[in-house]
Amino acid sequence: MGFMGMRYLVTAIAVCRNYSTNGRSKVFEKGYKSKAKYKKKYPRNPIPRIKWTDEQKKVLDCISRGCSVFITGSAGTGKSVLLKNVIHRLRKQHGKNAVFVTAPTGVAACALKGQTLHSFAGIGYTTRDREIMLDWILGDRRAYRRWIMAEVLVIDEISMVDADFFENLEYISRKVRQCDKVWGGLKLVASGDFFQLPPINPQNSSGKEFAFESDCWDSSFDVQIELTEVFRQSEPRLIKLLQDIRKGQLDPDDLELLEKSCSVIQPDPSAIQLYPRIDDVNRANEEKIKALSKRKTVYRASDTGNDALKRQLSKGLASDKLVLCEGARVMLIKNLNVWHGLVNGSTGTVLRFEVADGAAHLARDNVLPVVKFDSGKEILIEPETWSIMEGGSLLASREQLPLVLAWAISIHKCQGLTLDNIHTDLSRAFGCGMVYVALSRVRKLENLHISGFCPKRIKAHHKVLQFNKHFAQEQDKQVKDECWSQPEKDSSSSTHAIPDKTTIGLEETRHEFSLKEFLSSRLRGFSLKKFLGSRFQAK
Ligand SMILES: Nc1ncnc2c1ncn2[C@@H]1O[C@H](COP(=O)(O)OP(=O)(O)OP(=O)(O)O)[C@@H](O)[C@H]1O
Repeated sequence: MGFMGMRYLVTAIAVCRNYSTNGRSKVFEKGYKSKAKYKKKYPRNPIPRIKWTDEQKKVLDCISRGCSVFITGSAGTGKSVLLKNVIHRLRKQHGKNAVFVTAPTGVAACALKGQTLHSFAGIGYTTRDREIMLDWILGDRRAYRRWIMAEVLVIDEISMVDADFFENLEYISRKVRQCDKVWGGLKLVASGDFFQLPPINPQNSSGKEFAFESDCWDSSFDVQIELTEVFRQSEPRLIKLLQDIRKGQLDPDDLELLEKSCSVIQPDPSAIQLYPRIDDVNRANEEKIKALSKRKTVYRASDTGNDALKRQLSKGLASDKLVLCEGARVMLIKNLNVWHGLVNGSTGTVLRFEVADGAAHLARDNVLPVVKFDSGKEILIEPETWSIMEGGSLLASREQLPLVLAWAISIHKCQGLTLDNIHTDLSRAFGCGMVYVALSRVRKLENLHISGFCPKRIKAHHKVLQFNKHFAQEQDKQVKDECWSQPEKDSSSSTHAIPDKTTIGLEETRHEFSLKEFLSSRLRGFSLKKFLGSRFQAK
């Protein structure tokens, strides 16, 4: 083919791509004649690089040294962003099948493509007796395998894990792995802020509520690090207000700011209503959508996986049934394009529906909504997939539009989100941390509107305050702890079921590994070279 022929071919391929009926291409065509023009205006570099702070670097450093780490910090200090990076690094370091990512709630677990802590552990909610739990796991081949295969257990939103459950899991890990070291030698990476939402139904028989009260808390971590730089907000007076609310204390300046936020009589209709209780959320959304006398389109989620995992998926953010119509206020529940601000929490309005391939299995009408986001961007929303992964394998998935109705959402579901503009009715707020979670979602004070406020609803738990005080005193000491000089815990105390040590020599270096470590790594498909590589990296 000559030069001209080649040019025609290239042009023909480009035309086909730009004008294909594929939904994704249409996204780029809105307002742009071609994908190329769109790309020129919005260069496709979807993930802005984050420059880690020294504190965040410390966490990454400890992870690469093989430490067990607890990451804490107030809302918006970058715990979630950092944790995603930590997971990525851990998977490179230990192999995908040895890193298990969990959270106590479906919403938090789905946000990390992980599973709930109960689902990982292989236990139901019906018993709190650790021996019964242990029997279940020993009788469940898959659950047993998970505990044996795991080298690292990641737990996000640790503030919602209760003390007894945390202790029971540590005990189970030791027993199943037949190793007397804390967590049976399993490394733990936990993240969360105890000033945010507490455990939902803590068992009170022992008098303990929070995970930090469990006997094994301190021994579970080599390092406990607090992130102190807030990124979500930049206004110093808002940061101060939120820090004070976090600790349950208000001064006259804080009250003055709060009063201003309460003074708006007619709040901006684009603001999301945050309610403490789910019945208020459902009522508000139903009333609003009914009031729009437009044709409704129903999208039903399409799931794979067993019933228990499907239940977890339906507790996540993606709805079982999503009813939309023109004019509906919606919120994105997945990052579509970080670079263009189309992220988890972005709000907009459904403009119209377009017939599109790939919608028939979700909606009878075979149409997809075009949403105009508050930032001005207008895009066709296509189905997205939420997965539950176990190591490298897919356990379950849900396909649904990445939208929820956004006239109202619950404070429990918004933990972890950044929201552009909120109006929160705090008249039915209950428990500790709830007001703090609600108010800390916004970036700017001007976008915070409050009603039903009463200072007595601002509560921080006295145990959390005590823990925080102790933590601040200990932190410096812990950072300097032996982890920095001796990254691996002393392996001489190991009491593996197969205690024989195998010494594997490579060139002039000799390292000691337990036979069990080696065999379990082979089980995960590691070659000898990869196994040795990962061990040297950890050392
Ligand atoms: N080092 C950094 N530099 C710039 N921005 C950052 C940095 N770390 C985090 N961020 C940004 O800060 C914002 C808040 O981060 P993130 O949601 O991870 O906070 P969080 O601590 O998990 O909050 P919450 O406790 O409310 O869930 C995000 O927009 C994130 O991109």
